[in-house]
Amino acid sequence: MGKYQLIYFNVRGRGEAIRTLLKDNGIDYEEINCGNNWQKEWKPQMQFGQTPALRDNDFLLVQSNAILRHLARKHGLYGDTEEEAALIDMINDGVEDLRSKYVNLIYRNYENGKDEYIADLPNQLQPFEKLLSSNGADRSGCCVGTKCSFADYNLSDLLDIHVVLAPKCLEDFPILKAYYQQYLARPGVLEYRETEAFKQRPINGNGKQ
Ligand SMILES: N[C@@H](CCC(=O)N[C@@H](CSC(=S)NCCc1ccccc1)C(=O)NCC(=O)O)C(=O)O
Repeated sequence: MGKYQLIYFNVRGRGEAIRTLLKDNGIDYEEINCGNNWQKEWKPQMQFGQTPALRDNDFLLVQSNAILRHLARKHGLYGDTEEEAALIDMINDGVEDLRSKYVNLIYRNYENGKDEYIADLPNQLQPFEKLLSSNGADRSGCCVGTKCSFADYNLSDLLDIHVVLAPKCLEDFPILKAYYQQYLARPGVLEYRETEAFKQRPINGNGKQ
């Protein structure tokens, strides 16, 4: 099998959970920055005219959550039972809901919407605090069961970008805070976050965070 290729812009955005999953699990991949010739060379190749995309040999997959699920199925990151897989899907869909709100704030309403978004953030984080409190995620670092899943990389990246936007946003959520610290302490995550590639990469494409 050839190496995976991750085709995305040089931003964290919808690619960072994928990158961190690959790095933390020792899965080799090639990073392709499509920003240089996006409109003419890359956009036409993409099924929805968007990126990120994962090339798996001759297989080209777009949609960030489909990419996460594809890698999870191939690399044992989708729980141990059907129920666990369903809960992982549920949490990942909840992550997508909040990520979509965040993307809208960053790209369409930052100046006028930031204060209101941050004021409402506790309401958005509370469901995750409650979900993770039921299975010891603060100690295991896993949102479902006892093995990390693709949803952990997506949820942890979501928490990461919100801690940048609102540094105190986890102060009233001890489970989420401990879970996030567990993620940051994972050897593979720690090593990746110390690389220049990670440190120099902007969170979003418009310089807002
Ligand atoms: N549902 C998709 C969404 C993918 C997506 O929005 N990709 C953006 C980049 S990722 C992202 S979060 N972009 C932020 C919003 C944005 C959209 C379009 C241009 C610039 C910024 C993109 O390809 N933009 C270029 C284009 O559409 O021509 C997914 O989850 O992968």
